[in-house]
Amino acid sequence: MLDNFSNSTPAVIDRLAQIIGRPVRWHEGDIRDAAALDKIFAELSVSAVLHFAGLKAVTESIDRPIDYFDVNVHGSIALMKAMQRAGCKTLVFSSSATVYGPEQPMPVGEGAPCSVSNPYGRTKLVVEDLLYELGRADPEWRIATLRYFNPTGAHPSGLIGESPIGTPSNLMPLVCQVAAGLRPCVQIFGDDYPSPDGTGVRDFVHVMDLAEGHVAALDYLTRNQANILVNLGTGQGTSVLEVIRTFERVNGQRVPFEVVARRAADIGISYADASLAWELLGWAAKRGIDDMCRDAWRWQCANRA
Ligand SMILES: O=c1ccn([C@@H]2O[C@H](COP(=O)(O)OP(=O)(O)O[C@H]3O[C@H](CO)[C@H](O)[C@H](O)[C@H]3O)[C@@H](O)[C@H]2O)c(=O)[nH]1
Repeated sequence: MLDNFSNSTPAVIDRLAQIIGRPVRWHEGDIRDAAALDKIFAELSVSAVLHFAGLKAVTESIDRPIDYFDVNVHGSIALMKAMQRAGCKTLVFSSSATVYGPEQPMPVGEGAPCSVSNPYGRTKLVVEDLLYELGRADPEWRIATLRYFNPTGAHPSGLIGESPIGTPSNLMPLVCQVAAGLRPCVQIFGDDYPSPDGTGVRDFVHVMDLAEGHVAALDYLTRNQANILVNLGTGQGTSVLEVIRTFERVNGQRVPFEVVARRAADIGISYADASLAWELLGWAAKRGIDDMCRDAWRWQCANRA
């Protein structure tokens, strides 16, 4: 179903630019532009919104809290208001496992207490709270809040992927850039965590699985007037060193690394209890870490930046 995305994405962006009368710059916070949103809702027959627009780097958010609250919170409010004006009340929202904070027993389920230590996570939690209240105030809203674990990989065509601005902060783009010779080595942030090899453990989930999770959530909302909150993860933890070793094996590339001190505010081990996604949405991740490494590298090779 998603295989044609690579062909249609540029056409969709061109069409949106045509409607709002200027280039689309979602990464600069276009989501706050009420007039642009109204034009889009007026022109297109929109029955539901998948809301991905937001800033997403934890470290950057500590230096730029105003921007993070402005784009992520103010932007989400602008979007919900525009949806309300247009009578469109079905929304899928991108949240993050970062809302669980440290010290949770793993796997972590949706009922675990939330605690956030950085502005990025706080913006996600604020919007989650708002959506909860919105659903209570107006039960016509159909809302799915999806807590992503660690999105990784790229479209298998090599045509859609992540293009980090400046130095990537996430592991896989860094691994790709090191393998491509653009950086000397990956710095592994700590090898003294309580994991089998001592390096941090995350629930890496293929972006194609995530995309299919959104389709499943949307499908659920078309059938149920509900306000749901669901983890999207594989339920499997993979260590940083395992990612590097897997990448080397499946792609036949060397990835030099060095172990350095832990990164401030990093949690050691994080992976999802993904059972609710299966129960409610019939969704479970189908792709593994081999696929993520292969597809991320294909994207890197096709876009050497
Ligand atoms: O150069 C690096 C980059 C990362 N890591 C390690 O790799 C793992 C993953 O780190 P990422 O930065 O890729 O991802 P995080 O788990 O820190 O954060 C990601 O997942 C969070 C949810 O858990 C939020 O959604 C956040 O926005 C998203 O970047 C961590 O153990 C980290 O210490 C390194 O060792 N070296």
